[in-house]
Amino acid sequence: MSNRQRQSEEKVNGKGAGSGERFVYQDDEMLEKSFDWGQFKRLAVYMKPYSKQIIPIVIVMMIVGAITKLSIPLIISTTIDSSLHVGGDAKFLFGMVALMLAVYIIQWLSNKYRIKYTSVIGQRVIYDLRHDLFRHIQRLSFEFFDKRPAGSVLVRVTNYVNSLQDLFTNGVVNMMIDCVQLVGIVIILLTINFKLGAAIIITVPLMFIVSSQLRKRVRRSWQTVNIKQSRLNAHLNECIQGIRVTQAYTQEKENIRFFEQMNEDNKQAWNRASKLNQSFGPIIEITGAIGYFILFWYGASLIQSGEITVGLLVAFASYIGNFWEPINRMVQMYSQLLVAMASAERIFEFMDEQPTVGEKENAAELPPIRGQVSFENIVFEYEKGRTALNHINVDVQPGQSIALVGHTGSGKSTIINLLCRFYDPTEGSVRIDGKDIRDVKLQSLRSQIGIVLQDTFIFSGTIRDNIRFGRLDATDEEVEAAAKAVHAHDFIVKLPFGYDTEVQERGNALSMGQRQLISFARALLADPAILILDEATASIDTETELRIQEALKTLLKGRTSFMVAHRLSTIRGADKIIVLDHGRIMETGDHDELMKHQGIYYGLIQAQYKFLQDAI
Ligand SMILES: Nc1ncnc2c1ncn2[C@@H]1O[C@H](COP(=O)(O)OP(=O)(O)OP(=O)(O)O)[C@@H](O)[C@H]1O
Repeated sequence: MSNRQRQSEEKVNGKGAGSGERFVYQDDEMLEKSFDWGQFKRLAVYMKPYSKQIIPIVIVMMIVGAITKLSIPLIISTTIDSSLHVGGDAKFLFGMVALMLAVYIIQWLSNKYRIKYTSVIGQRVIYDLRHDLFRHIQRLSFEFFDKRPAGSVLVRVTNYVNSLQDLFTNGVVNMMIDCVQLVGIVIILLTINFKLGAAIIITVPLMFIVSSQLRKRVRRSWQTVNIKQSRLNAHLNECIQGIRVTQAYTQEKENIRFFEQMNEDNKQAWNRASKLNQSFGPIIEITGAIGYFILFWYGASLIQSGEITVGLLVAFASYIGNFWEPINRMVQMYSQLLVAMASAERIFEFMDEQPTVGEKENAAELPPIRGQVSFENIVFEYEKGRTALNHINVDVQPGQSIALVGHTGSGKSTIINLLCRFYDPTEGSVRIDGKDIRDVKLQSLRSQIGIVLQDTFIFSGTIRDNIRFGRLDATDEEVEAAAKAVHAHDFIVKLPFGYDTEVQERGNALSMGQRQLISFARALLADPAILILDEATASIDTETELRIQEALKTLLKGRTSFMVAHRLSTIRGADKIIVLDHGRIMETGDHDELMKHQGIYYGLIQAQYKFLQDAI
């Protein structure tokens, strides 16, 4: 983990620190907020595409479901009062039973279709949200990723989006149903008998007062669960990525210990939250019991005085049963809703991030590059106050090959980063064929630059797919021709399925050198006007490198190229060698000139020569 990452993360209150200092992702703070309508409105925008077709169906189904549910106690009450006594009307009784059956069928159908359509909406909304988030993240600049561990980006696309899934598939609709049901019950209770209704409803505020404190604690505890889970995932991601280093340093036990601690923390947080959540049950049950007590005590006296019938008392009892159920659900949903809003806030926080390397509105297409490149008075800081490049002036003619040399951390890769516009200079400008690269479309710039890095990225897929990544419309013949030109063909055909051999993510089954040959082929296929080789031959053996040098001559022909190399033998033939030190250009010239000058370059060559001699 880099220092930069460490700076953005804090140690977790000594927890898990133990003997080996460990860091956990801390960027997700507890959000102490009440319900945030702003986030809700932004989320609601995702439902808009369905507002004309599916949502009206859901609303109709919801209303039908609520009406049918609410009508059943009334039917029962009417049946009791009119037919369930000596000499009762059998025909009427039969009619009421048939009606009840019909109502149940309608209720079942409306619920069935409501659930079906809400889950359709839920899935689509989550799909759209995840799609937008991923698209957005793809566009963000290097600076964004510098500040965040990959794991924490990952959990936003997975965990946080998932935590909204429930909200969209059931949550919102269920809450609306509960609201409709509650309002309906209140109206019916007050209409049937105002005094008895009011006496029962009076217990609701009592319950809210008692549970409001608990509600806050429940909310906080679910947030904690969310945060712990995200950290666990972020940590897991890093552990898997770094498994080789872990095993090489035999740190498995320590890793397991640390993971278990996080896992245990997570479990405890979940237990706490779930226990608190469960304590809502008794509160509601007690309030429910008070309601029933009032009903039977006060209701009985109303029956005795002839104000209500037995049927109505039964209806009341049934409504009270239906009354606490939605309240119970809503209280629980509310805390989940708050957690979902917190997730939404974090998702939108990413969505609101703008690429620091943006495209101007009137950005023009960069015409086919001739290859003239100039760095004009470049000053660059990754972080304020730490200068990585200082007053860099370089002028490169089309077709020239430029080598960047210097000690580690001297700024070589930073020059490349600015040329590809992964970052914008703090001062000065980079021009290609006289055009400031900030004024052109990013796609038109980067598509004309080929880059081969030391840490080549191989995607999961076949070898052929990986080479074709350079130019998606290349034919199989072109892919193979590119592989042949960089001497990759020989090893590829020896693989079990040749070009169709599947390689896993990062090309784990390939050697570093083989991965690099693939990325050479990828770059050649892309046929870029400017080619960048950043430590590209570092992992290739000397024999292959000699062959690659030959291939490179073809590869570099007619292109402006930039090479970063610690192995100085590879850059001997460069047209211009730029020697950097602490972000400044110290020397410029070709190999012979710089050797004559006997400065830093000469010193580096001498040191490498001595190293090789000592090795022999
Ligand atoms: N993403 C980053 N955020 C902050 N500082 C950075 C970042 N990348 C590089 N630096 C700093 O900028 C300076 C120049 O780094 P750069 O990677 O250009 O060096 P380099 O010459 O390519 O080194 P090497 O030969 O080791 O690859 C270093 O001090 C480095 O710590």
